[in-house]
Amino acid sequence: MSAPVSLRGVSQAFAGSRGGRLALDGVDLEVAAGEFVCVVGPSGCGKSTMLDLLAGHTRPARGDVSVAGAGVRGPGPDRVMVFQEHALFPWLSVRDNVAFGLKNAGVPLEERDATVATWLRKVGLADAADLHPHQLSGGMRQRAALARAFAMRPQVLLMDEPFSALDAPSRDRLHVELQELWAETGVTIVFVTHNVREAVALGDRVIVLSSGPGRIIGDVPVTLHRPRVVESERVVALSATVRRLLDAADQLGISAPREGGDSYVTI
Ligand SMILES: Nc1ncnc2c1ncn2[C@@H]1O[C@H](COP(=O)(O)OP(=O)(O)OP(=O)(O)O)[C@@H](O)[C@H]1O
Repeated sequence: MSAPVSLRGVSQAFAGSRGGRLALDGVDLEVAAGEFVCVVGPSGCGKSTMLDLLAGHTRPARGDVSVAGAGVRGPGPDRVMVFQEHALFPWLSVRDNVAFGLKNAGVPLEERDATVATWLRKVGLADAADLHPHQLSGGMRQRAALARAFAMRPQVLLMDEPFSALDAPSRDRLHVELQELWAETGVTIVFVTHNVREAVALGDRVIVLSSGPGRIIGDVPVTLHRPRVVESERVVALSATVRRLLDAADQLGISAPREGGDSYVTI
């Protein structure tokens, strides 16, 4: 139910007004099967670009992207993306939203219904199955998006700031619930956020990217007991360390660190 993820020497460029513009430069990242890795970095540093590459929505300009040892050539059911918003189809009920991917994958009706019911129960939406997205709170919408993602039994879950539009209490609850679902399923998670505390609260490791073009400037293991919450003293303390890495990179104008060089930090 989980797969390792690897980016080796990955660079990505987009056409700009004055020729090609690098969004990611020489990114090397290994994520073990079942690991929960968070990626932080300033706006525009290439976090979503990295997820798009893993999802197979785009191909790298240079380097290799692989999942479970096989090169990523396009989207696949082994990798599911969860976005900040606009994730649900407004014209479908919660139940049908969660069933959507399963139906497309040809899962028979009976099995589909059972899977949908299971995941709606796990995310606390059993009573909201017949509602439509506009009838849900932001937190409920993201719960439905999580149910839809987990119901597909992906090997890798790619999460792009999924909780950043939520109020703090909803976000805090979802942090705990996501950690529980992750522990239960063993799925590999790559979670992108610009919120350092969120990254430390959720991740086994926090990967720190420099401002664009994104390069890895830090790889911070988090060994604190789970489930963690953003307000915990230890999360706050470790977040300050990650914050300092980001600030130092900013002040030094770091844009070209290399592993082993002065600007690459492993804690
Ligand atoms: N399809 C595209 N075409 C052209 N430029 C792009 C495209 N996608 C991303 N970029 C550029 O690549 C850089 C990285 O963008 P990306 O969205 O990956 O950053 P990010 O770290 O996710 O930012 P944010 O935190 O603001 O969401 C930016 O300069 C962005 O403008």
